[in-house]
Amino acid sequence: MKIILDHQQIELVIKRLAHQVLENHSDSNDTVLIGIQPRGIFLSDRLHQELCRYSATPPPYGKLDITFYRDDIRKQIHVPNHTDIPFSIEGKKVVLVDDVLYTGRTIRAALDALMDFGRPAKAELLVLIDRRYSRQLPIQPDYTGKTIDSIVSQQVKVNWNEGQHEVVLVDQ
Ligand SMILES: O=P(O)(O)OC[C@H]1O[C@H](OP(=O)(O)OP(=O)(O)O)[C@H](O)[C@@H]1O
Ligand SMILES: O=c1cc[nH]c(=O)[nH]1
Repeated sequence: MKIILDHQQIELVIKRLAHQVLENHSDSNDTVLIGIQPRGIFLSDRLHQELCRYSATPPPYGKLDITFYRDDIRKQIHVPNHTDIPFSIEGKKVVLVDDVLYTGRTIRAALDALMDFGRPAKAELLVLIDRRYSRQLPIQPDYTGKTIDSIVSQQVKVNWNEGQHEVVLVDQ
């Protein structure tokens, strides 16, 4: 097992990502933040907290469940989560948030699920960890906490323990 990011590094990265989002979205009336259930929510919650700290007008924040849009829905049992998007995304710039980007299939599903809520002006992707060279679809992040090289037999685990977050790379 190898530690990729420790607690302090994760906190620094989240602050940096929040600043990058604010830098690119100076008019937060046009922007919305949407975390992908289930594991993107720990990151999107923290990111939203930081956006609220640094901006007097932070973007509206919602949560998106992608379960029924997954391409393996007929192959595996998945327990659905809830979607909570109490605002319109029509014509907005959406920042999607997830913890890990690997094959890109989760984000493909998220984009499909998102379109049920309207036609955004733009959708961007923010991830804590980008496992580059692992993509099975043409999807790339706009904001990245850390890019890593890894092999198929490895897995990235993001642990959001109170006061002790960490990202580790484990050999399966
Ligand atoms: O780019 P992808 O290959 O879609 O992987 C990324 C997804 O994997 C994890 O979810 P989860 O543990 O639910 O994994 P799974 O989507 O592979 O089941 C993670 O929270 C991302 O949402
Ligand atoms: O390594 C990986 C790949 C997909 N999803 C994860 O959470 N970790």
